[in-house]
Formats: sequence, structure tokens, C-alpha cells
Amino acid sequence: MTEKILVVGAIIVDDLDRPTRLLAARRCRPAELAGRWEFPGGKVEPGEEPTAALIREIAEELRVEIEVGAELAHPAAGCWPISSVYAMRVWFVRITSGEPVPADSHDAVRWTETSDLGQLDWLPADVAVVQALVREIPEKLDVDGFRARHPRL
Ligand SMILES: Nc1nc2c([nH]c(=O)n2[C@H]2C[C@H](O)[C@@H](COP(=O)(O)OP(=O)(O)OP(=O)(O)O)O2)c(=O)[nH]1
Repeated sequence: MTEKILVVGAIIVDDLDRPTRLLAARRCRPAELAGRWEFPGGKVEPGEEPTAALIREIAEELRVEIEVGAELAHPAAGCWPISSVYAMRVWFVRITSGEPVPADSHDAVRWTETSDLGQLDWLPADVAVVQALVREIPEKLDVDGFRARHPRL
């Protein structure tokens, strides 16, 4: 069986310990995904560390530097399924330098209160990730707790 291509995504939060807002990005390409919201990021290149790919993608797409925090792993599989071709891993991250601006992958970025996440029209594969976030929000997005409850496989 062929390995799926790994996509990495950033859950950009205002504070890694006590997040209250999250930066969602609206895709502008390809046409079938345009207008839907996602966790900015992209494909890991051959030989690249996933978190290095995340830092690279966020610099390319939003022109900011980030610190990578805890991973939000799929509770059973580790990776979040996207399609027969792609699987995704996502991490909480914090911006350490710069102001996020959409480059060529997005036409909007929006800081969203964690309570309003369900209002956005997310990419289909991201809905499960958002649901996992929403389930955890009453616990103030306790990222250490996340790490304990969703250990990487
Ligand atoms: N970045 C990202 N991609 C996602 C998410 N959810 C989801 O289904 N995808 C899909 C969309 C794409 O089909 C696939 C790859 O993502 P991408 O197009 O952002 O990758 P990339 O930046 O490396 O792409 P490119 O420069 O080669 O065009 O993953 C998400 O939350 N973030």
C-alpha cells in the first residue's frame, strides 16, 4: 500500500496555555476548496521534519514566524484523514514574529473566538478536528492535557 502524503496544519492560537482565539484561514485555490476555512499549512516535502514543514509553510503562507506547541493527534489514528491521498497532523502554534497576512493560498485570515469556531464553513476533513477542539474548549484548551490524552502513536 502506498503511504499517504502528509499535510501539516497550524492551530494558531493567541496563547498556547490559555487559548481564547484561533486564526482560521480561507482558501482561495483550487476552485473546489476556495471559500472554505482551514488550518493553514501544507504538504511535507520528502525528508522534511513535519514541524519544520509547518514552520516553513506558515512563513510562506502568512509571513509570520511561529513557535510549535502540542500536537492535537487523532485519538485513534494519530493522523486526521483527509482523502485516499492525504492525511493531516495538526499542532497548536503561537506567532512569535510578524502580523499574519494572506499570501497566495488564502484570501482572508480571521481571529475567531473559540466559541464561534462552529460558525465557519470549514473544509470537510477539518470538521472532525474542530469538533475535537470544541469538545476540549470547556477545559480551556488545556494543551498539556491534550498531549496526555492524545499521545502520538
Ligand atoms: N493546509 C491545509 N490543507 C488541508 C486542510 N484540510 C484539508 O483537507 N486540506 C487538504 C487541502 C489539499 O488538498 C491538501 C494539501 O494542502 P495544501 O494545498 O495546503 O498543500 P501545499 O500548500 O503544500 O500546496 P501547494 O503549494 O503544492 O499548492 O490538504 C487544512 O486544514 N490545511
